[in-house]
Amino acid sequence: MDSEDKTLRHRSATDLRPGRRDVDMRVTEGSVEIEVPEQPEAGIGDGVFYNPVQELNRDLTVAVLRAARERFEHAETYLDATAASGVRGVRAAAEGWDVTLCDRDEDAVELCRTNLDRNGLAGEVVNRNVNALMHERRFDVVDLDPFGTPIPFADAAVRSAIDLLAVTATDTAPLCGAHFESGVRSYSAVPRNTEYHREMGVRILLGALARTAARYDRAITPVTTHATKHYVRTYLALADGATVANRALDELGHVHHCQHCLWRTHERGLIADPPAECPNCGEHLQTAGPLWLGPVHDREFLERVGQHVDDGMGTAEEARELTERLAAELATPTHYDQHRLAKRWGEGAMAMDDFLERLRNAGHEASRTHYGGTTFKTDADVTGIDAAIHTD
Ligand SMILES: C[S@@+](CC[C@H](N)C(=O)[O-])C[C@H]1O[C@@H](n2cnc3c(N)ncnc32)[C@H](O)[C@@H]1O
Ligand SMILES: [Zn+2]
Repeated sequence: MDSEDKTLRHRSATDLRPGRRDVDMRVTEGSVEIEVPEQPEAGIGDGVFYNPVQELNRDLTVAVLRAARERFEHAETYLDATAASGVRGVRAAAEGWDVTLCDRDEDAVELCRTNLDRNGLAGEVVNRNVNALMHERRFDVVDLDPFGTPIPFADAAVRSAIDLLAVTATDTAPLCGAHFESGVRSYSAVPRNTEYHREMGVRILLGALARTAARYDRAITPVTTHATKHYVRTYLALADGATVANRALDELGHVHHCQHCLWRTHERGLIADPPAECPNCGEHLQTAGPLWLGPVHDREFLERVGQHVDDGMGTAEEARELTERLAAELATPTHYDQHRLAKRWGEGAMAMDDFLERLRNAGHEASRTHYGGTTFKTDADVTGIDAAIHTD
């Protein structure tokens, strides 16, 4: 189902209070029914925000919370830090979590309370700046889902979350380098606009969160990460100690990229040492970083997440497909797009399965990625890919 269909499905829900300025409607997600104000066309405006397009994000959150119970020692308390309608917190409460829903907006917290009550669920509702709350109290799981960049919440969140921190970032243009200065300001890193822009966003975000956690002697391990539609979502296991924090920082480094021939390399370390020119074509290289070069998933955890997607979820099919695709992705830090390469070679694209088979037949590792239908990962560089595809 595409986003347009989904919007219509939600819009056809029952109107509740036609007398109000924002006409409310009921939305069913997973096992809960919540009340939300009808959203203006752009999704943002007067009234409490609810984004039907993020149902996949929320379905996966529920599956992650189920998997977290099996993995983490502490798995009881959940903070929906920027709750809006409270849909995430209400769904977590329905899963048996001891939930706290926080929003600084008075209408939002009123709606959070209504939505917990409507479902007969217990939970704490807090009307505060969540940064103050997170500085004072700790929760087993903290879920950050703000508008735009999560960075204004990052310091408090990495301290407040005991075992797991879930983060959404919707500022994809700054993250991927399309809005360069804004990306530099938010993430204290240099993002570059490449053909693997969504993965650039993922790795710039993770790099910034790893450095934030390290300031408090904490280490992040990304256990599930996806860049879907117009947001990045990541789940970070947290561990304490200077040694593990140092090890997490060892996963940071830089990517050096040639915009001309698409050759790229990466190196770990906080000091960038790029080659003087592209060894493949002699053009200037662009450097991005510091960014996260390590794995963005824990495969075993991800497989459990996939198993915890259930048929009662509105996006079950999409969520299962996504977790399978994520679990099969190679851990290399950048991906390629077959269409971009084919254009450079002056050829038409071929079926992805044939393309990947040629790479494997030439002795390379190769996988699809979730970043797009024609994207792939491999341990071959651009010349190796060229040689593997053009064998005759
Ligand atoms: C994108 S909406 C949350 C959507 C919701 N999590 C969902 O899944 O539908 C962001 C919410 O964060 C709230 N917010 C922004 N800054 C805040 C802060 N400093 N403290 C608490 N809430 C905040 C806004 O009022 C808004 O309701
Ligand atoms: Zn080059």
